[in-house]
Amino acid sequence: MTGVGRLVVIEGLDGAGKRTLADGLTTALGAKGASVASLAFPRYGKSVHADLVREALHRGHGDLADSVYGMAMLYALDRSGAADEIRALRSAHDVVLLDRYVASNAAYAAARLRQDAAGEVVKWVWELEVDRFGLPRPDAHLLLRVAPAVAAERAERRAETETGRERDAFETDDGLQRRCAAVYDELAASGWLAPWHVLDGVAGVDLEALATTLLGQ
Ligand SMILES: Nc1ncnc2c1ncn2[C@@H]1O[C@H](COP(=O)(O)OP(=O)(O)O)[C@@H](O)[C@H]1O
Ligand SMILES: Cc1cn([C@H]2C[C@H](O)[C@@H](COP(=O)(O)OP(=O)(O)O)O2)c(=O)[nH]c1=O
Repeated sequence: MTGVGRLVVIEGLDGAGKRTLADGLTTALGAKGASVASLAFPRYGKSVHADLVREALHRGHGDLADSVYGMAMLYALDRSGAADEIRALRSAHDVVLLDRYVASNAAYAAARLRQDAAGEVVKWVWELEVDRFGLPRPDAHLLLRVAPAVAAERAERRAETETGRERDAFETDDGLQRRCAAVYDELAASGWLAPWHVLDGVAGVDLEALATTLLGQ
């Protein structure tokens, strides 16, 4: 198989199981003869903007972490620096899996603002990242849906067992995670930026069937 170059984005709450799904899907797609590349955002350790995000989430940096538009800009700049890499991966692989992408910015920024300001920031994220930064539009989103309490429990367990995975200011904000889950549902229902497949992250995902769907799409 060559030249398909599907851009498939995995979205969901912190601790939903996105990285685990990316690993499983890589194996399932590989078993079907597809070559798969993956990239996770923020690109901690690989981009100055991502490292500034991590520092802000863990250490504050004055009021930077409180600035919804400021933080969204840093995430967007991190992705903008990866645009060429995404295009190169796409031309060399059948599927490029992205663990978080533009929709993460829309979901988290909207969840952090009052409801009457949420629509505006979602629109701004699209205009900034797609129209101005020229980031490629994905072919599909996979929304890994789990109840916020389940995601929090998984993130907590992961933080206890893995070094360097301490929970950050967003992850430990239960209200934010609940609002974020609601925004994700709205983005999926409206087909924001690309079609969305909603997956039940508790019942478990049929990886073989999902791989077939993604390659056939
Ligand atoms: N389907 C699942 N059932 C139970 N635990 C899971 C499942 N998927 C992932 N986990 C566990 O939950 C934690 C968070 O998963 P991870 O893939 O790192 O989430 P994310 O990338 O969405 O933050 C990890 O410890 C992982 O082993
Ligand atoms: C990629 C991205 C993440 N985020 C948020 C979601 C998470 O709460 C936080 C960190 O991302 P996360 O995926 O949790 O990184 P890691 O699991 O490696 O710590 O940033 C945005 O608000 N906008 C974005 O564009």
